Amino acid sequence: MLSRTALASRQSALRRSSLFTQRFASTKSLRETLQEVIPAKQEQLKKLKTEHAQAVVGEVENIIGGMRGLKAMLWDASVLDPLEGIRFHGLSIPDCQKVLPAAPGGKEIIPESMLWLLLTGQVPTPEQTRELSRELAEKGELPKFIEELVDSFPQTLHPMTQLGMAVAALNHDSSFQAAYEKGMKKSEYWTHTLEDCINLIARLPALAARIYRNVYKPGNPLPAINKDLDLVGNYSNLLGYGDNHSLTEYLRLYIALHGDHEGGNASAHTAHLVGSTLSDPYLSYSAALFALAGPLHGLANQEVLRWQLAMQKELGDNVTPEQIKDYLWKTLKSGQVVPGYGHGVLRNPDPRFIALQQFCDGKPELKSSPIIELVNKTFQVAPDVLKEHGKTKNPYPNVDATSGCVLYHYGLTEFKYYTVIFGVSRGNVDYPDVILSAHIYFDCSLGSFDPAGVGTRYVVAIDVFDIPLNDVVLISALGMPLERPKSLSLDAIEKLVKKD
Ligand SMILES: CC(=O)SCCNC(=O)CCNC(=O)[C@H](O)C(C)(C)COP(=O)(O)OP(=O)(O)OC[C@H]1O[C@@H](n2cnc3c(N)ncnc32)[C@H](O)[C@@H]1OP(=O)(O)O
Ligand SMILES: O=C([O-])CC(=O)C(=O)O
Repeated sequence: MLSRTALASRQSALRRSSLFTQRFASTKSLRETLQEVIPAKQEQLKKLKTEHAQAVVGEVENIIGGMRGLKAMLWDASVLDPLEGIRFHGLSIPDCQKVLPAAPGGKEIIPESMLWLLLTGQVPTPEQTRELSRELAEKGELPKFIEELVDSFPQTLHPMTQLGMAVAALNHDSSFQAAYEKGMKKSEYWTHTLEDCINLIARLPALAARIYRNVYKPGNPLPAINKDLDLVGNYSNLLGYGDNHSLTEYLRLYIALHGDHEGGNASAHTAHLVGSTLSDPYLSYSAALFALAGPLHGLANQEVLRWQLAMQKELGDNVTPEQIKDYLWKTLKSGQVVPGYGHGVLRNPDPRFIALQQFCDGKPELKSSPIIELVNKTFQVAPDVLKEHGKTKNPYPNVDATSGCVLYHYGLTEFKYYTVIFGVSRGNVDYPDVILSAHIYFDCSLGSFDPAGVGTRYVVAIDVFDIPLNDVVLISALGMPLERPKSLSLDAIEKLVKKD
């Protein structure tokens, strides 16, 4: 007889396998698929609001702790479990690796298939993925004024600053903004948003590669976009690594996996907030890129490499676990964080880190690479040191602990560029979803003070909308309110706490 746990796990596997088959979409295009999916989502939302508008979904125990654990956003595409990691519409990373189409001749997930899954909740067929790749390639050229803008930046300007500025300027051609000026109806928001997102994603390889060329390889020619290649195939080609199949495959996996990490991470949340003001997708994504550019968030991948290389320089080859331990303590005692370790939500090694490590395990050249070896050795030692240090709630590696080191091994050694690749990823899969969600859904916001609570506890209810419910449904079949939570001064918090 099966134990309860084994039974539950078998049932869940069965459910998932039937989900896979149900989720394989038809021959429809992305737009046609969304035309079907969105009304069902609207209906689901409407029902939720009608039947459960007063439901309490959580409490806030303190508001000076970075809002950890506060359930305050709707985000449909992915959910992050502290122990298990991310699931995209219910699919774990290994699930996605099994079912999401790869590029012709490749094995790794491509961002186009992840984008399709995140937007529609369905697994695309290889043909649907190819069709999307082709559309992106056809729209991939940069407008002349953007090329001139990027070429005018000083080489010393950080690549992330360049990317954010150029993405913002792309809103010159925003379909959403133009339609808004003409008085578009709320029910039309999502179609213009989708057009902007597709155009933006399509242009990211040429934009990000131009920044790379200008900063690191000035004078090198940039090849034309190949209409038969997938998005990352073109990106790799434009960066000058198109002949390196392993690096191109790694970039496909990297960019597919980095796209979405539920809604509360700093970059996604920024896009969500900015998008809620009906700023167009270019501006929302540009804002998000500047959140990603911080060292506690996306810039950590650059910092990891800097840190690991400094360790390598100081300790030389054949380092022992003892030496790494001492180096970790030196970092911690100097008051710095260990980059690539810890997480705001995760309490286990990040499954994205594991997936990238597995990629390395499958490549003999990576297995024996000194920098990857150092990452592995650090992983053996760091969790115990961080546990002993006793501060971080999560002593395990996050995705940034390894992502840049593989790029470094393959010769893409300019580590100030690494967060741009992360940024391209967030654009590929996250922001379209953010913006679409923003226009499809509603938000939860801080509700009334719970007098029975302890300290600065707040009841989070889903009845606090800026606009009356019926109005939301009527005037914005696809709308959500401007995001605007309440803030409190220190004095006000003290007053609340002391009242208890
Ligand atoms: C894609 C991504 O964004 S993944 C994250 C990438 N960032 C990094 O790798 C940078 C290193 N890590 C960190 O700084 C943190 O772990 C964060 C920012 C990711 C999460 O921060 P938090 O949720 O506040 O972590 P946590 O609650 O565990 O922090 C508690 C204490 O441990 C410290 N701590 C957390 N992680 C680390 C670390 N890797 N090294 C040293 N100290 C750490 C915090 O600075 C904090 O110290 P304080 O009490 O003196 O302020
Ligand atoms: O979830 C987070 O807070 C940070 C993170 O790993 C990501 O955004 O990919």
